[in-house]
Amino acid sequence: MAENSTCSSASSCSKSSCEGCPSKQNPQSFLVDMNAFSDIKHVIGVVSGKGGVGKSMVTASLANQLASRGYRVGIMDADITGPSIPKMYGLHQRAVADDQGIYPAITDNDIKVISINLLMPNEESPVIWRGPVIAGMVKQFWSDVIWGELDYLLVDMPPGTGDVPLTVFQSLPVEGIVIVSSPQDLVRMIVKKAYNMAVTMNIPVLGIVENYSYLSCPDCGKKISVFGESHIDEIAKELGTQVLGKMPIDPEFARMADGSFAQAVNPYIDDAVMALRRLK
Ligand SMILES: Nc1ncnc2c1ncn2[C@@H]1O[C@H](COP(=O)(O)OP(=O)(O)OP(=O)(O)O)[C@@H](O)[C@H]1O
Repeated sequence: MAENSTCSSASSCSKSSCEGCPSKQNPQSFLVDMNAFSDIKHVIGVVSGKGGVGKSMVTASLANQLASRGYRVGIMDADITGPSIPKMYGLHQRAVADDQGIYPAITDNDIKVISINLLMPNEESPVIWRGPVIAGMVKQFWSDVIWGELDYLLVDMPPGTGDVPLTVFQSLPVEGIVIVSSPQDLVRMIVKKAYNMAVTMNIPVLGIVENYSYLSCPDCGKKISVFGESHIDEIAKELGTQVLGKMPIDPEFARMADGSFAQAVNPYIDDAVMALRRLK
């Protein structure tokens, strides 16, 4: 086919004149091949606009609920500089590797886990790496880890909209994300940043889980809004997405997150679990 005559300069291009033009370039795919010994049905990202909102807590709670229903589940701890998943499950051993790849650790409730903490000689050593090296590590968690057959791989992202979320969204076939937030003033802007990043990268947003929504008074049961009134319902409505759970501050969660999280049952995220189970 002859080159489109209207394509002589960039300023003469339009959507219609570019259709069918041999010079038209399709968007480049940055997807990385998964390990030859992995077969994963659904990859789900758990993200937050800022740190400390309970992203790892939600990731591990979702994993537990899915595993207890018989699904095969893995957690990729993509929070390279602040990994917390192994500690939550009391995993302190080193991951084993051979010519075929790296084998994830397995929790007491049969969830496969990979994290930088399972690869470091000492889990207290800090990771002092620049962004591209960290991003490369996350890609290796996909290409080099032998996940085997999984129904769900949950990716616990670092907070914010930086290098790692960008790498995960570009390199892995992420089917959807769950946004975790807290009921604070800044939340509207922060949730929207996380939401808009996903939309920009064509990743569906499954919904929002609010953490630290309230504290139940141990004496009278009254709900105390420690971080102020929640606006998450109206924010979700504005964004055209749904609230998938409101988790209270629960000292029992905090205790179990110190090594025995395999036994934790989080009854506040059933809608999030349903949203994942509905994926085809
Ligand atoms: N609902 C809750 N009730 C009690 N403690 C909680 C709750 N949610 C989270 N925590 C505790 O708060 C701390 C921070 O939670 P978590 O590590 O899940 O946050 P994060 O968003 O993943 O943090 P980071 O920014 O480091 O990625 C942890 O010690 C966790 O056990």
